[in-house]
Amino acid sequence: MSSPNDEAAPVDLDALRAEIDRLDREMHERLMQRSAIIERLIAVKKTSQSGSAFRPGREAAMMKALAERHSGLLPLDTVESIWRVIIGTFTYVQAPYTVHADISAGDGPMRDSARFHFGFTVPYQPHPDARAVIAAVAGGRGDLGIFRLDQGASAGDWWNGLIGPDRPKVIARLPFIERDDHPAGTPIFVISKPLADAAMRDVVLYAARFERWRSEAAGAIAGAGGEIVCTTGVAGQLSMLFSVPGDLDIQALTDLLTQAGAAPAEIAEIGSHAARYRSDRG
Ligand SMILES: C=C(O[C@@H]1C=C(C(=O)O)C=C[C@H]1O)C(=O)O
Repeated sequence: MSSPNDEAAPVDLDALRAEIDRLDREMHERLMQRSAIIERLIAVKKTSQSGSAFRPGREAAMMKALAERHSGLLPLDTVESIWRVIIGTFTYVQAPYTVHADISAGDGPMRDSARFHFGFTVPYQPHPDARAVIAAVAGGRGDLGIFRLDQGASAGDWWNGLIGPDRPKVIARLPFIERDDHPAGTPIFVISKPLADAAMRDVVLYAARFERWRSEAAGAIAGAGGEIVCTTGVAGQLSMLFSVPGDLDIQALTDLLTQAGAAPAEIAEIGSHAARYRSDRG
């Protein structure tokens, strides 16, 4: 239907709107076709045994491909959020899950991140601190937990709850497409129960304690391509969460730190994720 303002070119406008209606029907049809594949995916991935359908490496690769092929007027923010909702929701349809969020540094950014990356169909459950989130994920079947990386020393060494073979582990770092001015750009870690064969190991995360720290050790981590994520003092020791590339094994890492004058008193892997990806095309 035409409105009074449209009268300059009614025929063209009707034709354009007909084209938009056709594209909308087609997009909806394609989404329904996409959902029809889910039952076969559940069977192939044996999702009902593991209780979890997440394939974080596949998701990272899909989001990178999306950013690389995107062009035109539609903002990357918009396509990224649409695909995050599609992927998060399709994963939910394969095996329902809740996103548990640590809101100790505020609910707003966590809720924005959860909604941007997982959509509104997936339930969002706020918790007062990291310990409660880790307990909820450990006690659930295929649930996820989210924490912000920039928590500051006052949050304590919350990552200790991830140490141990059966404890939840970091499976992703979000956003997958990093850029300045990202609309939900708070850097977050996603945890789940260990994903036996589905974990991505481009970047591996370690929790370590040091009786003595040296700036040379920070240089050694950076020199190896790693990153110190959070540090806090605990009982006279320095407790640290840091990442290094996955091809550096724990022995080589320990040797590297020891040579730099900071032999770890304890060191344990607490998860891993896909290589970070930055796009400046936002
Ligand atoms: C569909 C899959 O499962 C999940 C959902 C995806 C999607 O909807 O595209 C992608 C990765 C998985 O986290 C899959 O494994 O391919």
